[in-house]
Amino acid sequence: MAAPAADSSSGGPVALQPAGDAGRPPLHMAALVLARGGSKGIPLKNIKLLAGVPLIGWVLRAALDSGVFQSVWVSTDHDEIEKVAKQFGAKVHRRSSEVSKDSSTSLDAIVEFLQYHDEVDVIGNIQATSPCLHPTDLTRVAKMIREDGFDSVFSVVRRHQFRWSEIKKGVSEVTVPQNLNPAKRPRRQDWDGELYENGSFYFAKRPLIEKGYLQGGKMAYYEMRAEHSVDIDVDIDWPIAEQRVLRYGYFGKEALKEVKLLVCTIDGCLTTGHIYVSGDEKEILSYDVRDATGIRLLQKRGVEVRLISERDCSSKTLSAMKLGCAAEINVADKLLVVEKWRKEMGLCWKEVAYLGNEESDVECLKKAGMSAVPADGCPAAQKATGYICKCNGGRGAIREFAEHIFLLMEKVNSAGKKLC
Ligand SMILES: CC(=O)N[C@H]1[C@H]([C@H](O)[C@H](O)CO)O[C@](OP(=O)(O)OC[C@H]2O[C@@H](n3ccc(N)nc3=O)[C@H](O)[C@@H]2O)(C(=O)O)C[C@@H]1O
Repeated sequence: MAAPAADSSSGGPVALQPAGDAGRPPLHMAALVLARGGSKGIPLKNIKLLAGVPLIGWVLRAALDSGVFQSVWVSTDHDEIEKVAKQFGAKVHRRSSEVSKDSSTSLDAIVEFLQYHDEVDVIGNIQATSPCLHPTDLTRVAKMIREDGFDSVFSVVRRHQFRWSEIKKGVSEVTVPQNLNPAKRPRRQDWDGELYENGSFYFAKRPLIEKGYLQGGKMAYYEMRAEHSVDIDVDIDWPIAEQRVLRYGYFGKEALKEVKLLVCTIDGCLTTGHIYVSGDEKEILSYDVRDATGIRLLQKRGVEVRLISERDCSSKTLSAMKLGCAAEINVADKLLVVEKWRKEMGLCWKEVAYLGNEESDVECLKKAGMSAVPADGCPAAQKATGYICKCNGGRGAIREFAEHIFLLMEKVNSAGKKLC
């Protein structure tokens, strides 16, 4: 995967001492995700949900699970970002406004971080704008720094793109090819392509950074797989990144299992939570046909769907919905009921998916192999889940979660994973 580039002593900007004498304590390698509150395009981009996960969450998960960092940090100037960073298990450096401006560079923010953290020898600056990062990428780069003695390593991707010079009025009126011979245009398979910095990460040792460089000394690149190389630069990159991350992103240490049971809370998930009450005390609930379709699709693929509610809910009303789902109502402890169902069906928790929106759903959301909360679910529920829907409860959240489950199940199947 990784291939070393030329040593910069033959033309690079900085030459450093060789690293790592035996007997020296191991280098303290800190992951540092820069996440300022302001952003040029998308507001609060760094914590905007990408496929149900705050943007910084994707890379923090990979950094923490890689196990190669002595510490994992988010440098931010914003309270909300601080909260999200801590939820994911990162430490937070509250940075000054000086390095949080539109004009501030990453290097400015990294240098400031180092001024407050004497213990850190190596910075792995991981950019949240490349959310398809995997722990294995970080493990390999850490080895290049610790064992192979590189002072800096950054990520690149291979592209097969023909470059042409720019036409500038009064300077150059015609274009000329930059990396091809038009008389002999190579086919993709006959050309190795070129390496482009893709912005996923920049690892560098402290002395180099203190000299004002993120790249230098004994330098190498790390070539990322093209499908993992995603860079959210402008707004239109967002939906593409979302599709990419769903297919190729890192979803955590736990291996996914095929889902066999989806449990869905009735009020606020299947329904909007609004109840119309008539003078004769009859209740009218409404649900979305998109959600009924989602349930039918799940059932077709062999996923049993069951409904659960803390409240009383007429069995006649439920059967009138014609969803073909067993339901349990007046439930004081949802976890107990789902445990009972799970055991009856001989399933492990990883084979259970759960859609809930309330405090009473939190335990089940945490235990389920896949979980989701509608966009209008309560904050405690949102904190406990791996996927926050774009749709509200009773307005397509089940259909959306069903699609998410199908996508992840494709991943399970293509990885050839066995059931428990
Ligand atoms: C290491 C580095 O030089 N990173 C720069 C990268 C890099 O050159 C490209 O990704 C390469 O493809 O480009 C920029 O990238 P961008 O502005 O998207 O920033 C990448 C991530 O870093 C956060 N950031 C950046 C600078 C700063 N002072 N504080 C920050 O918190 C952003 O919020 C975002 O999450 C650019 O496009 O202008 C600016 C970045 O500073």
